[in-house]
Amino acid sequence: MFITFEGIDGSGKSTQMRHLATWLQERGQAVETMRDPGGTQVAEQVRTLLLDPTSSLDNRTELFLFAAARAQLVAERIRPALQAGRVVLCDRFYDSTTAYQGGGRNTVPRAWLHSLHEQTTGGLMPTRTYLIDVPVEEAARRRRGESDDRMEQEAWAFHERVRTTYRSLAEEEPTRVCCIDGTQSPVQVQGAIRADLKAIWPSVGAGTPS
Ligand SMILES: Nc1ncnc2c1ncn2[C@@H]1O[C@H](COP(=O)(O)OP(=O)(O)O)[C@@H](O)[C@H]1O
Ligand SMILES: Cc1cn([C@H]2C[C@H](O)[C@@H](COP(=O)(O)OP(=O)(O)O)O2)c(=O)[nH]c1=O
Repeated sequence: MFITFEGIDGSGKSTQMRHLATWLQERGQAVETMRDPGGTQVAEQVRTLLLDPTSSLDNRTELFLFAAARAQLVAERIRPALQAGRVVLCDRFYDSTTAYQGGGRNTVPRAWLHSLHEQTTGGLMPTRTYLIDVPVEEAARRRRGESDDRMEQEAWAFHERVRTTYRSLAEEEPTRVCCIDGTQSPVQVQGAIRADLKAIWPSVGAGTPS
């Protein structure tokens, strides 16, 4: 089972991935957690380059670096873990490219992104994606107490486009993308995720905590 967590920066993805990993491990599941970009030595080096504020990357350079990091993560970690029967939880995946490089930057058409994903990962997609949806201002507050007047107007509009793109993904792919109201408390978000997972994977819900 391949499960991903998506949402704008500061929406609560990492928090929920950690909680779900613990919940699954308590029920006897072998779980591997990872993040995109990152998760392997090479992919983490690419991540450092991507997230370095002094890297003045062209939009296409950025896109190809995200795709390269993901290709390595899929080949080196995700596919082997899935073939070994482990549950893979990943903090972000291809949907982030659609939302950020597609909707946010509007660099290239969606079909082009999809083709790049096919070429670099064989088109691997998660079984289930949890989209933790929060308003931009709420995510900004959570990130580091940034209030809305500190975020540049341009960054604000960018994150609004990212959020809108994520929400349209949930509408286009309701059997894969589960949109969860991230403005609830962490415990309530956790409960919504567990309820959804039990519905699509009844045996995991039946497992008793060890
Ligand atoms: N449901 C929530 N309500 C309020 N704060 C939250 C919630 N979920 C996470 N947070 C807090 O918001 C911040 C960002 O959470 P994090 O999980 O790192 O988000 P992301 O991985 O999406 O950037 C952290 O300080 C975290 O404790
Ligand atoms: C995976 C991925 C991430 N990103 C962006 C989203 C984030 O701003 C950044 C990844 O950093 P991350 O640590 O995921 O940010 P946060 O924890 O705040 O959500 O890279 C893309 O633009 N495209 C992608 O394909």
